[in-house]
Amino acid sequence: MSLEKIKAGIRDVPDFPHPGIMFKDLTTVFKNGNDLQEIASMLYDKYKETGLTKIVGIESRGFITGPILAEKLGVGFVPVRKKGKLPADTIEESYSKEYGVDIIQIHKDALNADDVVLLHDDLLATGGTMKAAYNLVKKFGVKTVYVNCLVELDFLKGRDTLEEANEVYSLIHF
Ligand SMILES: O=P(O)(O)OC[C@H]1O[C@H](OP(=O)(O)OP(=O)(O)O)[C@H](O)[C@@H]1O
Ligand SMILES: Nc1ncnc2[nH]cnc12
Repeated sequence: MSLEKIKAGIRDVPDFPHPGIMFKDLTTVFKNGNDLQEIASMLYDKYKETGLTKIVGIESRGFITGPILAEKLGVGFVPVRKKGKLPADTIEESYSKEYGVDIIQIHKDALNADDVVLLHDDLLATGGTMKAAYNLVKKFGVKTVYVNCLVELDFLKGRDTLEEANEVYSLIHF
């Protein structure tokens, strides 16, 4: 029920950042404390029994709810950042997304083979970003990778790129 309310609160911004893109703006949800608590609590219930050891959040919007959930679960938070932002040695992947191309990086010492990882972002569109992040995480030899987004744009079929993941779970679908 409250997920429907949260969904209704997401702002559509036409033609951002490029003509033809309907941007799903979650700042209208994040500014509401009750909505933020509701999201954190639903994700906590979903992942509390999975044995997660790390949440890997994707810059920049995965840095909003990722650390909130990490704190609630008592696990670590690892940033995946756009190229040139992380200070120590990194590995990287290039990718295409709904509105452009990019390169993401993760620190070489961020994870190890014993980690159980939740890859987290605000939104799954074509899946280009999440698949690139998945490829990075797999390079550490981790056995389990869960994928979570707050919002999934079903018509772009991003989850089809993530069939190898243990599970792809989104709270809200358009
Ligand atoms: O599924 P895809 O087609 O790859 O698109 C999804 C990605 O696009 C957005 O990030 P963006 O690159 O705009 O970066 P930002 O969060 O820093 O604004 C969004 O937060 C996802 O990370
Ligand atoms: N339509 C969209 N709205 C918000 N973020 C996005 N990232 C990729 N496509 C997006």
